Amino acid sequence: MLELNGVSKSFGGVHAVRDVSFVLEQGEVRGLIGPNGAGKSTLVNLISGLLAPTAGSMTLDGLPLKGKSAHQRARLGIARTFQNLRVFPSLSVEQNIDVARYAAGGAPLVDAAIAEFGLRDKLTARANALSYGDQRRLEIVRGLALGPKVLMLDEPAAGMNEEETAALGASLRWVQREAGCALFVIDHDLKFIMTLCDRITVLDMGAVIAEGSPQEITQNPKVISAYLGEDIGAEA
Ligand SMILES: Nc1ncnc2c1ncn2[C@@H]1O[C@H](COP(=O)(O)OP(=O)(O)OP(=O)(O)O)[C@@H](O)[C@H]1O
Repeated sequence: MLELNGVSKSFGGVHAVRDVSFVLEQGEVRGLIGPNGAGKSTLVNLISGLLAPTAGSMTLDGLPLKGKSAHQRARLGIARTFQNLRVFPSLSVEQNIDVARYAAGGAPLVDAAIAEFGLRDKLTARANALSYGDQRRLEIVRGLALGPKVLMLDEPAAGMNEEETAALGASLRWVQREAGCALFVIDHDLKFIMTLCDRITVLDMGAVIAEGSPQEITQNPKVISAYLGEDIGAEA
């Protein structure tokens, strides 16, 4: 349903994303991994409309995304969270969620998501009084409140301990089951990605070097060499 065809982005002489093509199916949980500077955040920024590609095209359910702003894409069903948190700091948890909920005309699953992500007792707290993990979970619930077709998560497990990361993985599986939206997840925690995702796309120097199941990815020689020095098999 989300299709990328030959998408590229250059910043001056830096080819951040090179000729990327793939299809993200409805309800799929897809991981996006790659070494630092591989182009992961740039790719998410291109899909969400914060950046315009230098070349290539994208469609959502067959509808071309070219020329559509980030705001319009959010309305069409492309939601995201950010590597650097972007909650409204002085609004309460509930107000943060409501901003998205009303923009989307009300998403039925939001109350259940609030409970699933452990925010029910924190609805009146100011967002900037929350722990880092809770702010990350709030961003996810806010994304879900848009009723998305695709929810892109930029490093959702960053700063979380092992226990929190495992709980996050279980909650994201809940999202996939209940909301039926596709998840597109960037993270440096390979164990988290390998356990969570059905399929994984690997970027290196802007280009897709591999795509497949977690098992295929850990055995792929190109991936192993891109992650030289890291035992990705042992992480899975
Ligand atoms: N606005 C920009 N202007 C110039 N260069 C940029 C810009 N944004 C990204 N880049 C460059 O594009 C390349 C890809 O960066 P990007 O942040 O997408 O990688 P990443 O895989 O998300 O990295 P990380 O894992 O460290 O977050 C890098 O070389 C980066 O320096």
